[in-house]
Amino acid sequence: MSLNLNLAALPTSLDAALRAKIDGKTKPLGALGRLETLALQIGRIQQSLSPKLSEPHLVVYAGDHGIAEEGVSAFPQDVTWQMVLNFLAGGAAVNVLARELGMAVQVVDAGVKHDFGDQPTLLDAKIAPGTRNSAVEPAMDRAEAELALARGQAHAESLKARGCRVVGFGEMGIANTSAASLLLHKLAGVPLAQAVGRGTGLDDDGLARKLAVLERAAARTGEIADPIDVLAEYGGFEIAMMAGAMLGAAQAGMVLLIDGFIASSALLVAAKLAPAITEYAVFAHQSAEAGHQAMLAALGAQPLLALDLRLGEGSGAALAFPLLRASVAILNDMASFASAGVSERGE
Ligand SMILES: O=C(O)c1ccc[n+]([C@@H]2O[C@H](COP(=O)([O-])O)[C@@H](O)[C@H]2O)c1
Ligand SMILES: Cc1cc2nc[nH]c2cc1C
Repeated sequence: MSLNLNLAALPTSLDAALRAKIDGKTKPLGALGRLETLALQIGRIQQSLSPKLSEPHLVVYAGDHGIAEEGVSAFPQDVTWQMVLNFLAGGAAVNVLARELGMAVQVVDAGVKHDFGDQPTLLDAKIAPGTRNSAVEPAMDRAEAELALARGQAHAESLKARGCRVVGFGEMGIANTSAASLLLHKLAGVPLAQAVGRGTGLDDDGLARKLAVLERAAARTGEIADPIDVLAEYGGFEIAMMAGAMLGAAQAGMVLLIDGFIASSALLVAAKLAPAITEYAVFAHQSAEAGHQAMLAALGAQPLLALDLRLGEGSGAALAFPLLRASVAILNDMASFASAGVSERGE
C-alpha cells in the first residue's frame, strides 16, 4: 500500500457556464450569497452543470493519544473506545444528526487503545493501540504515519466504489486537540499560546498545564521540513488516516466536508502534501476551540456555520450538509428568467 500525492488544481473551464447558469436563475444577481459560491464550487469539483451529492457518508475516525497521560484532557482515555461503542449503537450526537439530515455514518478504528473483539460494523484499520506520548518521544514512526495515510487513501477508494460523492470528516480521540494544536504550530507557525484551547472543557489551571506540556513537546524538535515527519512526531492515527482519506476523496472528485479543529488539522497536513486539496474542501463550521480561527486562517477557509460547537465526531459536518444539498438543488431545480418568463433587471 503506497501513497499517491498527485492532485491537480481543478479545471476552471466550466466556471463561466456554471456562473451563467446561476446568474440566470430568477433572483437578483448574487442574492443567494454563499449558496451560489457553494454551487459553483461543487459544480467545479464534479465538472458538471448538474452535480449530484449521491451516497453522502459521514466517517468518524477514532484513535488514542499517548500524550493523554500528561493530563491534557478533561476526560479519561477510556472515553475514546466507549464513544466508539456509542457510535456503533447509533446513540451519539453525530448518529442523531446524520440520521436526521440524511448521511450514512461509518466508524473507523484507526488506532484506539482497546480490543473491540468482533464488531461487524466497525471498520478495523488499527495501526497500533494508540500513539506514543509526543511530549517525550515521536507519536509514531515514519512507517506508521505512511501506513495510516495510505490506509486512509484506500478507504476513500472504497467510498467511491459505493457511489459516494460527498464525505463528511469527523473524529474521536481523547487528547487529540493537543495533537491538532501541535500540528498547527509546527505546520503553520502559529504560536502555541494561540493554537491551544480547552478541548473537552479544561479549566484555567488545566489549560495552563496543557500549554506547558505542548511547549515541552514542541521544544523536543526543531523546524521539520517534511509534513509527514511532523505528522509522525505530533499527529494521531485518526488524524493521519483522515488526511489520507481526504487526499483520496479529492482524487476521486468527491466533495470534502470538513468538521472542526481536529478534522481541519488533518486537512492542513494534506494541504502541505497536495496544496490543491483546499479547492475540494467545504468548511462546515467555526469551532469554539480557541485555535480553530488561526487554523482556518492558515487554510484560507471561510466556514459556513458558527454555532459554538466544540464536539467533534463530525457533528458540524452533518449540520452543514443540508446547505450543500440546498445549493445543488438551486443549481439543478430553480427556474431561470427565460424558463419562468420573469423579466430581467432594467437599466
Ligand atoms: O472538533 C472540534 O472542534 C473539537 C473541539 C474540542 C473537542 N473536540 C473533541 O473532544 C476530544 C478531544 O478533546 P481533548 O480535550 O480530549 O483534547 C475529541 O474526541 C474531539 O472529537 C472536538
Ligand atoms: C463524552 C464525549 C463525547 C465526544 N465526542 C467527541 N469527543 C468527545 C469527548 C467526550 C468526552
